[in-house]
Amino acid sequence: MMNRNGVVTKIRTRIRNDPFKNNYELVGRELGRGKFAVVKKCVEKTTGKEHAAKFLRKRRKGQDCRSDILNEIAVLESAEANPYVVALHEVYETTTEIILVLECAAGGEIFNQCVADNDEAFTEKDVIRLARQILMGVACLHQNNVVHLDLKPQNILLTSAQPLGDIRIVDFGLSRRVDSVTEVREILGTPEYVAPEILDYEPISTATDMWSIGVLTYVMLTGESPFQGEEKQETFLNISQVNVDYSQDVFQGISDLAVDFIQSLLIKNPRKRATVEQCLNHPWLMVNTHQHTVDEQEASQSESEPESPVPSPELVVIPSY
Ligand SMILES: Cc1cnc(Nc2ccc(CC#N)cc2)nc1Nc1cc(C2CC2)[nH]n1
Repeated sequence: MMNRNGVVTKIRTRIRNDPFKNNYELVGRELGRGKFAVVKKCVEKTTGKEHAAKFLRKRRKGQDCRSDILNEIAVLESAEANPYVVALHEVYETTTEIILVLECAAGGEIFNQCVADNDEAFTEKDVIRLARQILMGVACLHQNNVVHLDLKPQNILLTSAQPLGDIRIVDFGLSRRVDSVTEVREILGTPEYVAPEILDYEPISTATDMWSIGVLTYVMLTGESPFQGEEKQETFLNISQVNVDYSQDVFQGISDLAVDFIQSLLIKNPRKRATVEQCLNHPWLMVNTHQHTVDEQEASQSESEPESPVPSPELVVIPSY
């Protein structure tokens, strides 16, 4: 099966043709909605377990996009061992849709806490822990030669909001497999979070995700979106010129190490940007964010967090489609 990257997509997951509603009950409100997808909470009848059902339309603007959906499934499968990438449970297909039954992250989008007022907003210690988890999830993707290309607060979910739980990276609808052979030049992502190379129609690479992580970290720490302008064009100009406010007004009470971490990522030249591996070794993330004793910390880390991060591939570009 060839997808738009010209890459053969082989998936392991069985695609079921029996009716989704035989096995799941839809409950409550919609969780999310995109141009070609809607996400609803559902309960598995046999186990009573909550999941999130993502209904994806196979035909979009008159084109058959089934292979793009198989790409999303293949990317989820490639990261199934990583606790910080949302888990894929089952897949169903109807004549018009493919339904991904995914792990339910009950805490919702970190976006809500990013824009919350003081007492519900993240502390710097919260952000250090969440940033480390995001990086460990992205390290797994980059190690598997995958770039997400739409990392933003709306696509980072929490297992629990209060008390603050762990993150889950979601929505691989724009993700691509990387390839050192050819280049890709296409507009992707969400304006505030896209890297300069996308606006300048330059090759997209693993460094493109690292720019978005810099924007994400800025938003989690300050509640402000560094490049947002009144109009899309102003936002694009701010990105292209890397117009970022690192003043004390915005970063009051935030450590210099945090600013240094963000500045290592919001760099126009992708080759000069920190890799996921370098970020995981940045001194800002070396702070002890556990409330427990060191012993409990070591025990909890060996259980809940993956082995020390895998080296991410050097900067690679991804194929044209
Ligand atoms: C409580 C909740 C609240 N809000 C969202 N928003 C949301 C954000 C991005 C996307 C885009 C996607 N994909 C879909 C929904 N997801 C939630 N739980 C989910 C959602 C999911 C899986 C990812 C769908 N598991 N648990």
